[in-house]
Amino acid sequence: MTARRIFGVETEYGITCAQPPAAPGHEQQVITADDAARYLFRRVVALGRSSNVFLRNGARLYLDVGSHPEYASAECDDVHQLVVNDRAGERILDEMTEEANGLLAEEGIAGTIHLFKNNVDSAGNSFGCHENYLVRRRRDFPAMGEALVPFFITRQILTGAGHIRPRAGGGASYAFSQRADQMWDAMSSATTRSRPIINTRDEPHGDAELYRRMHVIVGDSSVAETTTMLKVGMTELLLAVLEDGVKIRDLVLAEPMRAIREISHDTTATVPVELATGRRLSALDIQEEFYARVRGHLDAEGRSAELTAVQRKVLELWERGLRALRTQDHSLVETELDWAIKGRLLERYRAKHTLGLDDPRVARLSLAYHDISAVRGLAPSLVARGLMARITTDEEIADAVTHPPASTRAKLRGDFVAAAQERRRDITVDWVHLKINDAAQRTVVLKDPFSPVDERVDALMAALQA
Ligand SMILES: Nc1ncnc2c1ncn2[C@@H]1O[C@H](COP(=O)(O)OP(=O)(O)OP(=O)(O)O)[C@@H](O)[C@H]1O
Ligand SMILES: [Mg+2]
Repeated sequence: MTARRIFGVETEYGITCAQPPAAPGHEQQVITADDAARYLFRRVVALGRSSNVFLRNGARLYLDVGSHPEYASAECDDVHQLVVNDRAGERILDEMTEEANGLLAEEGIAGTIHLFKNNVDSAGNSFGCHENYLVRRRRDFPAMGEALVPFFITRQILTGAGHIRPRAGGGASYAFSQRADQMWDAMSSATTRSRPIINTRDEPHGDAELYRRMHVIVGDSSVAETTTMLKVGMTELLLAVLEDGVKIRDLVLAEPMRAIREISHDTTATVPVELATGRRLSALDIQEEFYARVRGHLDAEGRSAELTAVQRKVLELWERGLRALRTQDHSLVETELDWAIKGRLLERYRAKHTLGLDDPRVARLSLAYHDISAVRGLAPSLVARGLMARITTDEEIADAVTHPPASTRAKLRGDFVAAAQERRRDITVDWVHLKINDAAQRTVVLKDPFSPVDERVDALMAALQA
């Protein structure tokens, strides 16, 4: 075990409505992405008058005006639990999509709404998958940033979702990450260039004297459970090592924002980038360093034997992913890492039909990889054919759709929301507050994200059920 840590993942989904061409002489109602999102949230809004709600599983579901549906998982304290909760979010949104498609059909509108767990739409707009990690305030966070920025910039060679990138002069090439190019755009105008990759939010959603919430916006959304597991798990282990006081300062990049793009575009992962020290190392070299230092510290402290099963899986996949790149034998991770799973799928399809990477049919297949639909998406059939690994069960996911993680503050919130729904009581909830909207306006502030029990909440629940 490493020190307990809270984490949660926010996923923004891409949304579109595919419509057949209108029959000659017939008008057809066009469903824009905004319209589709409104159909998606119609029942949520009808139930709670708002498109920003907390669910009985502790998560937050919301839609900002004219933007992407977002699901923010409840607070988790274990990587396996987080993967389950992230998948539960997909199921919830998939059910909402099916319902919205039913509404379209009822209204006689031809079209099918699709939700994509990816990071860029057909118009080139980018949307995110943000990771949140609780960090202890007493640690020197800026110093940790010296390790974290190069870590996040190079992590994409393992956890990138794979991206078909149009080339300027025509054609296309495969890149590790969908998000890397967008980060450049988002950041080239910012003054502190590395800041937007990770930041500590003003709202730690907890006791501000003890904790910070590290907000990471640089990652790709992950489809394969094993990729989500690695993305969050390797970060958790690095944070544990840094919080132990280990300093990693010699891997600072000379130009992080340039490196993030170059690394994404170099699928050999071996082209060097420049470090602040003047040394030149590849993304693969840098990740091997991070792996060796994390592993080395845990071994030296005698802690490796105490790691949880999922933490051991994370270390094993981290090492194997690096070996796959070093040996250029992608078969080592071809069922576990998104860029490899998707890359292989696209290669097979192209070979069979003799298509270029820039062919629209290849783009459609690539998009279908991210479609969260249980019927239209590719993931279920890839799993069934042994081409995509899983670490969760359908039962675990079904349970997490309606039940909060039992070991964190999410338990208090989820149970409170469930009780209010059953009693039809009006409440207001956010990450730290639980409030009954009646004359007494009773409110409880939950500053400890680790605690699943609280006597004040017991009293509040009693008041709710009275
Ligand atoms: N103390 C905490 N430390 C780390 N993560 C937390 C903590 N409390 C909550 N979280 C996680 O942080 C995420 C917050 O999601 P939310 O979308 O509300 O984020 P935000 O960044 O505050 O808001 P917005 O997306 O509106 O900018 C959730 O996934 C939640 O589980
Ligand atoms: Mg958010």
